[in-house]
Amino acid sequence: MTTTGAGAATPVETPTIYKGLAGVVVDTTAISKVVPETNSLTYRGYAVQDLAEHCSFEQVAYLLWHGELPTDGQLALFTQRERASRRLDRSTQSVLQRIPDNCHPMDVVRTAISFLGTEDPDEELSTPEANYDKSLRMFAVLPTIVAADMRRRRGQDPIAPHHGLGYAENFLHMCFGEVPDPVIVRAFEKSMVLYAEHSFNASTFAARVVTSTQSDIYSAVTAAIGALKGSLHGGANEAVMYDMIDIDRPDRAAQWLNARLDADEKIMGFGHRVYKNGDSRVPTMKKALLDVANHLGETRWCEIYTELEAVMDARTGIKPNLDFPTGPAYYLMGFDIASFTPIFVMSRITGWTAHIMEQVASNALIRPLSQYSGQPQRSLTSA
Ligand SMILES: CC(=O)SCCNC(=O)CCNC(=O)[C@H](O)C(C)(C)COP(=O)(O)OP(=O)(O)OC[C@H]1O[C@@H](n2cnc3c(N)ncnc32)[C@H](O)[C@@H]1OP(=O)(O)O
Ligand SMILES: O=C([O-])CC(=O)C(=O)O
Repeated sequence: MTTTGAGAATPVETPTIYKGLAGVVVDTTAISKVVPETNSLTYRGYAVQDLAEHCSFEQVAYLLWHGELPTDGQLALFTQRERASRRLDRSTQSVLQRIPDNCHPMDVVRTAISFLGTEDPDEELSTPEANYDKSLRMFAVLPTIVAADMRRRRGQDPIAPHHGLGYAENFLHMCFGEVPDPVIVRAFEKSMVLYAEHSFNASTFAARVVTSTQSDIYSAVTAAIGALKGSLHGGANEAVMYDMIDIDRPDRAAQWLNARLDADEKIMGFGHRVYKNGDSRVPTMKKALLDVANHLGETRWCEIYTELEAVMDARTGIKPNLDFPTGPAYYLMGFDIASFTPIFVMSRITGWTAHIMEQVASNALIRPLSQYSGQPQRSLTSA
């Protein structure tokens, strides 16, 4: 479009502005594909629903990083390395113990990753091998950090990683001192698979922006954690549960929701930048939530879920996103609400680092343009 600015001698191009980069395709990726029209999400070509049903989280992490599912031998080697890297060293432990426990647990996770970077003598090294090693280390140690922080806030001592347990069982054991029923373990593991990767979402894009300047992987992950913390992104899984607790009873849900919509408030856990007709991951996670609720005989949150979903759909047509079923599922599993988004980090570290490695392999500095909307140029002497 061409306009003539006031007083301008020549025509000025007015660029189209894509606020929030909505609808803008900024690069290619071979890691995952989101097709909102068909409600489909694939990781490296595999449907996420199939991966959640049939694969362990370790297999999915391997797939995201390597592009292929592991053979039995590759998986054995991979899990061996993961299990050997779970422990937190003393210096990281002592840094984390000094963080005030009234801060948000996402601040702890962000600080921990940043500190891991300071301890890595090869922090700046970004060869594929070095970045893979660092990714695997962050993947392995994050559950230890999240579980220890949750227990510290409860006044409990940390529980050391159990090398005989798989990823999901080990995390639950470090949180609660026991491995829960397989129904809970599988539901938790499915949430890990579903949260792992989602193309150019805000936190992944933040990681890619940092990587594009040739900064290090810890800096990129630290930025991604900061982006995920916000309630329009990963922070929504916590907000959903605080809202459900506020609602308290299914018969209060409709009135609660209508009052929020009348006040023009956003309802957490609903809506999505890409999916406009429902999030591809929700049916799988909703089923996992129902499995947990039925197993525990506690259906109140599912009833509130159903009410909110129906009233929201009738009034706005806006559907739940993945954070909506995951919030109550994590609550029923026994996690503290403030740890829900750090648990999301434990999963998304796989997607973030896959994208960081992809960005390194085919880098271009990410630097969009803006249209200036401030004061016209003026002279200091006339002020
Ligand atoms: C894993 C994840 O990160 S999933 C996302 C988690 N985030 C949330 O659940 C937070 C709540 N949801 C939202 O705020 C939004 O749906 C977002 C940020 C996720 C996506 O939003 P965008 O693509 O930018 O759409 P936008 O916010 O412009 O919404 C479009 C319209 O739908 C409305 N809308 C979208 N989501 C919601 C919602 N959750 N509650 C109420 N209205 C909503 C907006 O008010 C807007 O209406 P308008 O056109 O009349 O102004
Ligand atoms: O894709 C997005 O914008 C947000 C999301 O669902 C995710 O990161 O999983």
